Amino acid sequence: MVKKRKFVETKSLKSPPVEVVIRDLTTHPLCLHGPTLLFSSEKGKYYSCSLCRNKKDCTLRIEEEDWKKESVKKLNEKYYNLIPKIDKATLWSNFNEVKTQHSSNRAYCNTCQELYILSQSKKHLKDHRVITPLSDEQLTHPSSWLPALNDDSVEAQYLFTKKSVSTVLGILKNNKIRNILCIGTPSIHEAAQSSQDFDSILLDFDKRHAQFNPPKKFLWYNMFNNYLFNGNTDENVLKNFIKKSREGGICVVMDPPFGGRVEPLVLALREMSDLYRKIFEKSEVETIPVIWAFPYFSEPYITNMMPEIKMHDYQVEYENHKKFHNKSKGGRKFGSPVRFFTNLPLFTIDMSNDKNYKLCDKCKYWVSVSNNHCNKCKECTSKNGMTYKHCNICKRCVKPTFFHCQECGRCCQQKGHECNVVVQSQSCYNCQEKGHKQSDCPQLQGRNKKKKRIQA
Ligand SMILES: C[S@@+](CC[C@H](N)C(=O)[O-])C[C@H]1O[C@@H](n2cnc3c(N)ncnc32)[C@H](O)[C@@H]1O
Ligand SMILES: [Zn+2]
Ligand SMILES: [Zn+2]
Ligand SMILES: [Zn+2]
Ligand SMILES: [Zn+2]
Ligand SMILES: [Zn+2]
Ligand SMILES: [Zn+2]
Repeated sequence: MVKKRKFVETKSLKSPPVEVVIRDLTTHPLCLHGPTLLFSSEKGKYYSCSLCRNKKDCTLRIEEEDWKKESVKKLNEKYYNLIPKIDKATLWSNFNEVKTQHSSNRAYCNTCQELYILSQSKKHLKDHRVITPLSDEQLTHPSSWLPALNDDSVEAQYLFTKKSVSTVLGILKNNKIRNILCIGTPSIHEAAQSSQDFDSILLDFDKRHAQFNPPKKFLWYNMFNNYLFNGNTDENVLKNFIKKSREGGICVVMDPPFGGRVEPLVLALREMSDLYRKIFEKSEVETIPVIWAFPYFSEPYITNMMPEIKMHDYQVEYENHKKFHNKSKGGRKFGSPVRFFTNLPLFTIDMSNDKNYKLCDKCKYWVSVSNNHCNKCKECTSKNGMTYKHCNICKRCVKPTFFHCQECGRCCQQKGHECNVVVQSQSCYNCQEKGHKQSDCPQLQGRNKKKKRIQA
């Protein structure tokens, strides 16, 4: 007799799954953050903000059916004029004026988000948070002292440690790449700008960077809809930067907010790749070189949509994220969950001077010392920093906290295991549906790579 499975509600599953429909966004309604995304839920399809994960921050929502109405389209046209732009030339000339001053006369008001000459402005009142003096080094490395915007539902700014920055630059050097398209990676941009070996351009939603960069070095950008706020002017800057990389190669280095959805990021990478191919007349299949920092548990989503991208075992460390520090510094027990996903050869991520890594002579790239090469799976199987063990019945490696349950006929999390209970939060990695795992996902049987569901 086949036993019926019970489903257990868990607190961690906040809302039913919502799917992002991946397609060209140019015909979509606009909000203040550029073109919206089309979401599909059990209740139907609707357009909503690409950027604000907390819908209170951007309330626009248009049902798919309503978008066919002329009156709704007309109403949405106002956004053409409402979407903000920045006057980068003025900001840059302000920067140069401030720079002529002695460091003690340079100031940044965090309340007004403004760089200014201390002796020339009275508008920054006592209760404003003013940062002064500002050294030359600080002017060229604003991300090291600008207060981080830690709103996890918008910017989610977490900075790489110096070691992570130098690991990225090392990978690029090993690949003989000199030009970096920094998407949401100001610390890589700043390191590249002060190095002889690299050139870079920063694409970020944090427009404070426009106050510290020449107009051609910072593009105000939303990576969730691949939208440049300053329009054609900045599109040309981007094209010219890519064109210039004919000599010295190019790589996207991107570090999106961790709660961000994979589908729109993949779409942005595909559109970037289209541009790259058009400029260099490359083959249809070629994806722009990329190093993408993202949590290891996103691996199934990323590699399903972009099989050319592989996850490396290096644990990316962050300065201001307690949990994402190295374990030796009292962070998360098994280190940072963030990894690099890349289409560059994995062996070019050289960890030879870090004792936390070893060279796997079978995989032929550096892996965490705690990762074991499984001769049955034919790979170093750990994803999360623990040493995985092979289950001969499931024919795969599993976390050490799993055991093979005869009753359930598969490996299950040991803690709190109840036979034949499928915990909702442990539902399929790919489609979030209850009752099956990713390996049995019906969506992946007939692999529709363009349209996927991911965690809500
Ligand atoms: C997790 S932090 C990465 C910072 C990086 N580790 C560094 O050290 O330079 C996320 C970055 O993406 C930017 N960001 C957040 N949402 C964005 C969006 N929708 N489009 C572009 N950039 C965004 C943030 O301002 C921030 O710089
Ligand atoms: Zn919006
Ligand atoms: Zn002020
Ligand atoms: Zn191996
Ligand atoms: Zn194995
Ligand atoms: Zn098993
Ligand atoms: Zn069981």
